[in-house]
Amino acid sequence: MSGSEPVRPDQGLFIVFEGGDGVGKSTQADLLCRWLTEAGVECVRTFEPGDSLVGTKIRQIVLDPATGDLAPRAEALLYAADKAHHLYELVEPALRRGAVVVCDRYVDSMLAYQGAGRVLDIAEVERVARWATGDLRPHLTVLLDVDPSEAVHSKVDKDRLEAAGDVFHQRTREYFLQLAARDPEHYLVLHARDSVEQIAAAVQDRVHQLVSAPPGRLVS
Ligand SMILES: Nc1ncnc2c1ncn2[C@@H]1O[C@H](COP(=O)(O)OP(=O)(O)OP(=O)(O)O)[C@@H](O)[C@H]1O
Ligand SMILES: Cc1cn([C@H]2C[C@H](O)[C@@H](COP(=O)(O)O)O2)c(=O)[nH]c1=O
Repeated sequence: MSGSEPVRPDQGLFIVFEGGDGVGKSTQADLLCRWLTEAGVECVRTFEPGDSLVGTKIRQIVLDPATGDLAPRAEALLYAADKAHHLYELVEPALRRGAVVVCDRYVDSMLAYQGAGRVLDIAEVERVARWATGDLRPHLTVLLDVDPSEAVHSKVDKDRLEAAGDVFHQRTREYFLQLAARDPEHYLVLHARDSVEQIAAAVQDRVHQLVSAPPGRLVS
């Protein structure tokens, strides 16, 4: 199958973890992937930005404090380029062979950070993000929510985005919550400071509903 053919909704399962910086997304993405793998399901654990050769370079530009001030539209286009290449190289091939793709951040991060955070027109940012991703949407987005003061501030060495300030991070949090409230069928919102085990169990419950009984066979 050529890389240009669209992914169909009945192929694989696409699960995304979203939320502010340092809320526990990587921890939960790892646990979910381990749980799926132990159940015999192929799981591809990935992240944005940066999980490709090109993406590594883009990640370095957008997150390195040495980049300094970057035009908000340029920042949005760099994140969009990372997404386009990430889908082309890793996510879409994995979904086509029926795998579960577990991704740490996706389009919602761009809407929340470049749209609500940088105060670009969110509808315009969304058009760019949807174009970059061929409008591929997750079957489920797990939003880990907590006040940014309980996560971002706990880090000493902040990257460019983490250092964007309290007001910026409050705006991103509120926008993530708005996205989830609009589409409860495709979102699971969990309190990010519940215990790691409690969160993992709630995620497994919801994902279990999406994964069919024989290991490796998926329904959407
Ligand atoms: N439920 C939790 N309660 C308290 N601490 C947690 C919880 N989950 C993860 N942590 C801790 O919070 C820190 C950040 O976790 P993690 O790297 O998973 O977050 P993240 O959202 O992926 O971060 P980033 O946005 O920086 O990539 C780690 O020290 C981790 O052990
Ligand atoms: C995908 C995506 C990410 N961001 C921001 C969010 C974070 O501050 C960093 C990524 O760092 P992490 O440690 O890997 O979470 O980038 C963004 O602004 N826009 C996006 O589309």
